[in-house]
Amino acid sequence: KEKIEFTTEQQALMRVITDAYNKHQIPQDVTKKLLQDQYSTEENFLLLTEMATSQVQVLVEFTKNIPGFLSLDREDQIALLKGSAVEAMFLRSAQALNKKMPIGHTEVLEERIHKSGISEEFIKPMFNFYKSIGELHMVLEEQALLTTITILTPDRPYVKDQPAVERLQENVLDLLRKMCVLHHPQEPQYFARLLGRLTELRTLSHYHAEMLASWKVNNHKFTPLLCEIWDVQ
Ligand SMILES: Cc1cc(Cl)ccc1OCc1nc2ccc(F)cc2n1[C@H](C(=O)NC1CCCCC1)C1CCCCC1
Repeated sequence: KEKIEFTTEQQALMRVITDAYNKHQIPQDVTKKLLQDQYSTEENFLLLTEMATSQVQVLVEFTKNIPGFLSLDREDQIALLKGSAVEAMFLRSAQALNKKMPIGHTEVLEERIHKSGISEEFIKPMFNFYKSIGELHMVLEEQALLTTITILTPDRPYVKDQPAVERLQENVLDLLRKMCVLHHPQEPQYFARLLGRLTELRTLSHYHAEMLASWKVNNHKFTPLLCEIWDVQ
């Protein structure tokens, strides 16, 4: 049984990222709201744009707490945020759906998402992703580190100093690898499976503009922040 040792730096990094992740949880009211009532496709689209807008603001606050992020070139910080915001949203959606809920709530939630106005062709890949995240039974620290690794992806468009981002990401990858051995000692491939989800996440996120454009509503209205992040309008 491999003895897992964390350096003092890694312990500090874990605490900072977990605290930031907890602090910047978007209010779980999206699940509560969806469970409360069945909405029209217009109301659902509005709910998505509201949730997504607040999620981007939360994401910006979260990244400020990633050690080293604010020392990156300013334009690279923007490029990393722009490049990861949609993936972070789907990751957050997956975590919201896979949260422990009273009996029958998850089924209602899934039903409401199926009927929300998202066009059928995207429902399957989206739920496949949510299921594949759910099967991992990630602990909170792993969720926080996975989100951080997604943000610190060096090969996003327009990133100039990729090595600087790589160095930050490597520290977080090292830490995640150890956390995976610690929390899933019986599954030596767990860390690799976790990183494999990032590939699925990137693929799903490629469709986000089409998913929005094909939402069954007459006019697709976005906030200025979402126009920036979502390549729409
Ligand atoms: C993230 C995303 C991007 C695109 Cl393009 C299309 C769709 C989408 O989310 C689908 C989606 N998967 C979900 C799983 C669980 C859940 F509770 C809500 C979920 N949502 C949407 C949502 O509110 N997501 C937000 C979650 C918090 C972080 C910001 C995003 C609701 C909007 C209301 C109509 C039912 C879907």
